[in-house]
Amino acid sequence: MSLLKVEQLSKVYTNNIAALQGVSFQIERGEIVGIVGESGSGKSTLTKLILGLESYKQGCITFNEQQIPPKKRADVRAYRKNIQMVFQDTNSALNPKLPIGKSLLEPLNNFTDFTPSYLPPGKHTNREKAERLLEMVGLEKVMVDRYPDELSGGQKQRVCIARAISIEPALLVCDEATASLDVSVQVRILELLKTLQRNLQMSILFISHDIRTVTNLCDIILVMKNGCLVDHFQLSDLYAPERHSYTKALLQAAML
Ligand SMILES: Nc1ncnc2c1ncn2[C@@H]1O[C@H](COP(=O)(O)OP(=O)(O)OP(=O)(O)O)[C@@H](O)[C@H]1O
Repeated sequence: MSLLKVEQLSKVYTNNIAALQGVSFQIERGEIVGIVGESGSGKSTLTKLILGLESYKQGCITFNEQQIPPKKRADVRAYRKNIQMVFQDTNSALNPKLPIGKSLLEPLNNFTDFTPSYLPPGKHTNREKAERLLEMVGLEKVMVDRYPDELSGGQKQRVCIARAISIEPALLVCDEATASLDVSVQVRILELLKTLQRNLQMSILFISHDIRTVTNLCDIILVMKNGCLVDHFQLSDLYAPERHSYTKALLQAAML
């Protein structure tokens, strides 16, 4: 049983732009899947459909064997605990007026009957929970009382990752999550995602315009162009002769 199954998904916006055309793929439990494509290829549209933020008329998205409703903003509570997001723009993701400790605990406070496996048995104060989450993403406990503008871009992204994994989602969707970070910080964030994926046994859908980043992290790679999925392969087949000409062009442009 696949965790996420996207079947023949198409999306035409009201301006008649076909942002997705018959896209099909699936993600199994524990897999790290990357989607790479240039600007306008339909990556954000696909993310929005998976999150139930945009409507769709053709195709089907199933998560944990439940259909993600085709109408936007339908009742998504049933599956939203299990799909969490990390975005590129950490500044709009974190409330500047809230200390990190408070921002971190927002999802956990929405799911009060959920007991995270990363906390030892017993009762925990909010500070203890936040400190444990900071530790899991390699940040010091003192960050609990800091505000977003006192953190670097990489530290803010770690906080966003900690918040997203706090409720142990089955799927973490990262949309250009490392795009605005320095290359050395990007590498460390990718390492963190690999460690968290192993420790928490979650799946990751990593969306990026950068094939270099995707090949650093993902086991399975999907290539999008003009709303279509043009290639789909295991990382070990990255240089196989049957790669699509567009994949080869992306590799060449990235000097890989
Ligand atoms: N709300 C919208 N209304 C109309 N057209 C849209 C809308 N959102 C996206 N599009 C169009 O759909 C196509 C795919 O856009 P999308 O944002 O999904 O691509 P993308 O690969 O995420 O690009 P980027 O990396 O630049 O964000 C583009 O042609 C875009 O102009």
